[in-house]
Amino acid sequence: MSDPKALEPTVASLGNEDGNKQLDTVLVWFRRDLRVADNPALTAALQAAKTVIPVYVWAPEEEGQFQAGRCSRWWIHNSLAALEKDLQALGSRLIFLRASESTTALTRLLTESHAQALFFNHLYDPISLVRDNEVKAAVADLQVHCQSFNGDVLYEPWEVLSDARQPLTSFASFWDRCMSMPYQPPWPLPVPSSLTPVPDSINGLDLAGLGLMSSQEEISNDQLQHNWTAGGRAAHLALQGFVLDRLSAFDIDRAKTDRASTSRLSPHIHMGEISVRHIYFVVRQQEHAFLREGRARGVDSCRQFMQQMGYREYARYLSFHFPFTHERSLLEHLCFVPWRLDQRLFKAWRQGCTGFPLVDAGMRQLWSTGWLHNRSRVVCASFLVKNLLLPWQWGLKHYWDALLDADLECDALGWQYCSGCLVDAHPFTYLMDHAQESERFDPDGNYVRRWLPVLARLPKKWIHRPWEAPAEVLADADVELGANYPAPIISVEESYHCLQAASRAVYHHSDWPQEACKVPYRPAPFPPSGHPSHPSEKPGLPEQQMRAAGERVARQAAEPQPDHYDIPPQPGMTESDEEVVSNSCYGSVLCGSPVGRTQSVRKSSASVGPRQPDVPESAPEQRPHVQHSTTRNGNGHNGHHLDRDTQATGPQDTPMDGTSPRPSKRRHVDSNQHGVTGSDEPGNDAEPVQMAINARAQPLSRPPSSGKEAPCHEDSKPNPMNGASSHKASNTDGHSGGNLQERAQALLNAAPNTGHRSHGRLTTSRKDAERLTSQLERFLSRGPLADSASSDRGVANGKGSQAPLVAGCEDGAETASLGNAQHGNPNVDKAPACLGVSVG
Ligand SMILES: Cc1cc2nc3c(=O)[nH]c(=O)nc-3n(C[C@H](O)[C@H](O)[C@H](O)COP(=O)(O)OP(=O)(O)OC[C@H]3O[C@@H](n4cnc5c(N)ncnc54)[C@H](O)[C@@H]3O)c2cc1C
Repeated sequence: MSDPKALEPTVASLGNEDGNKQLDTVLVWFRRDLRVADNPALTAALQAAKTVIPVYVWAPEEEGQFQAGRCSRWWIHNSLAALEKDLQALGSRLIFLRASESTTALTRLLTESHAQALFFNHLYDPISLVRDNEVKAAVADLQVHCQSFNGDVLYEPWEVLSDARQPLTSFASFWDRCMSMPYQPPWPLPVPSSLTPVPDSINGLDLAGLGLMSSQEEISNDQLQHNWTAGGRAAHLALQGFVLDRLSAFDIDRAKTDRASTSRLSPHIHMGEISVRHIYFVVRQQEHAFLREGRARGVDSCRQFMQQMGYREYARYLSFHFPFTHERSLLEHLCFVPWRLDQRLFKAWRQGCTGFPLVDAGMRQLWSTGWLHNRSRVVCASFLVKNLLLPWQWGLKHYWDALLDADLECDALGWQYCSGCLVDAHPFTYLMDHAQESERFDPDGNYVRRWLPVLARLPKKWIHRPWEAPAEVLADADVELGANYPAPIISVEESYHCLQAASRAVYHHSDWPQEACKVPYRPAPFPPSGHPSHPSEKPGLPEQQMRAAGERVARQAAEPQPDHYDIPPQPGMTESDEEVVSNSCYGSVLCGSPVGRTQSVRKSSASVGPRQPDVPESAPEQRPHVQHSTTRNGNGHNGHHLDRDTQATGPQDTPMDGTSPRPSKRRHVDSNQHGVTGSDEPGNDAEPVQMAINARAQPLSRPPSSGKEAPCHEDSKPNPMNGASSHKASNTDGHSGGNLQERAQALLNAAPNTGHRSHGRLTTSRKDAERLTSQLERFLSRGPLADSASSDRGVANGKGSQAPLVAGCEDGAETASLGNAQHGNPNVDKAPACLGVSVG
């Protein structure tokens, strides 16, 4: 056996293709690189060793709360099956191991196989960064060589830096830099011609033994089977089909949700079945072909598509340099958002029962298929954060659990983007007009009809805003708002006011680090060392950088976190759950126990409700007014000034939305990041926080008001978003209304952890008020939601019944085509009975 210490940490020195191999046996650890083509770790192992042992370790416990959901597991299972076949075709086989810790499993296999080296490709999420460091340390203890390679991104995160050698903090600057690097990404490596057989003495489980799929999930997975084929071959075919059919029109079509407009490569890319370098070179070649043919649109489309791939690169880049992106706002002051923490609203969102057709269609598609068009992801995410004011981390976790392509870095980037937590995203105060979005991206309503068959007979004029449809139109289409399709659970006005109040609370928070807006992201604790002219000229640099990143994450996780980094507790979390279900992925990985960083999440915040943010004592006008700087979006267009001037035209969409960069009429909450400049509605400026509280405290049947007339009880310590305090306010506002309302209020208040009355939206007319009252009457007469306690632990938490949130969700509603909605992941709620409210 060679002395591993004598080995240089470069592939070249470990052997060459002429058969001059220095090592006998090398393990190749497959993770999210399930391919044989362009797999740097596999190729390096082949060059270095006579025998290569491919191994896959399934250790979901290591991922803490980010264990793969049902759809993800289905994909991994099938992807592994495809890889197994590919390896068998090359003369090898894949060793499957099931363990609670990868380190233990790998060190055991290294010892058993007498392997002299372990090779794998880099991953950049914080869990992997830390785990990979542990593996390297454990392997070094065995006197075995360990080396990792770039198989996941075009350029390593430490290669793309500003002139000052700092990480870049906007997508535009990052992508500009990538596209003007002095060297191209490495050319994809070929498929090996053959592999040596794995010795018979080395054995693992068979694929089924990993337990990735359970028999209960078979029916749910049927639909996945019909729509998707996992594996390297399928990935290459999908790319080919996309390049031939759809790439040339990608620049315009990609925004359309009502047809297959994008590549749908994300699950393939996520599991590394096809390499990004391969995609890059195929698309570049196509771009040159379009150039030669003078097809400008084709050229634009290729660039747009590469830019989409660039977002994925950027997600990894951010995760590497700022390894808390999945749990903490990158714009630090947004850690102070006083989230609403209303589990019933969260439930309505998850079930697609919000009353906003585009959102509901998206959420039902997600439940049913595990996949969503980027535009729908943005729309649904933005509704959760901006309209419902629920913490984006909840949404991230739900997407994570439900998506087929669940990818921590991309998921975090998407949610941070939708929540305004990035410098080049729409600001936090930006409210989307969902009905208008719907008309724009689904002009004929086909997407909505597909996923909400109950609305199928509505004319396209009303399908995006059924609540505005005349009664006879609704009757003709058999739509009964509040019965077979929910009325909006929140009005745009209420969302607007609450968002306004929340942004004021954020910007006036006493603990707010004043620099947080100016220096948007926390500077990297230690800057990456030098910019290599080319990675291969600095052997060992990748190892150093990855190790340093892992150590940085571990150090940060061990540091006590400021209070304002508290993560809103997951819905349904009891105090004892909290010990197990950490909101931080650091929990299980970094601190060696499932509690981990959860200890820094205060008990009170987890079990009682949100922290009480300070509501500003002083009038906003007294605060210094600082003009929010202009940002640039990913397309190089100027972003939005949060002042009155831009409200007229609305902001430019950014490409991350999946939209064309043209202005849309959307609504801005009229506050800038430090003060308030104005409002659409006269008189809103004076007492915004108060106004939002009042709006929520109004009795349900009262006519609309400017919100100023019902001052909140002084003792209530008003926090507009806080369940406890708004509850208190509503009890003391002196406008408790009639019996029905009292009963409704009592019912709603009885629900755990709630403070928002889902039906307590700002009414705009007497008619509205009457409709609302009759909805309340109807659900009061029907009693508690059938599925509240048993099937949705996120809401009822097993603590008894509660009032139905959405009138269309009552027990007994016929179910439509969502039979596949059950997720097997223990982290995911069971498919709610009322998913099938669509009784067309
Ligand atoms: C809230 C939210 C959550 C998201 N969660 C995920 C996730 O868990 N996993 C995931 O792969 N993508 C995620 N995305 C990004 C994006 O929605 C999907 O990658 C895209 O819809 C996949 O469809 P496609 O393969 O047809 O994309 P295409 O438009 O054909 O793009 C090609 C590839 O580029 C990458 N890409 C495209 N858009 C983005 C983007 N905005 N951010 C990062 N990468 C991108 C993907 O790898 C994609 O497969 C999320 C976006 C949002 C707004």
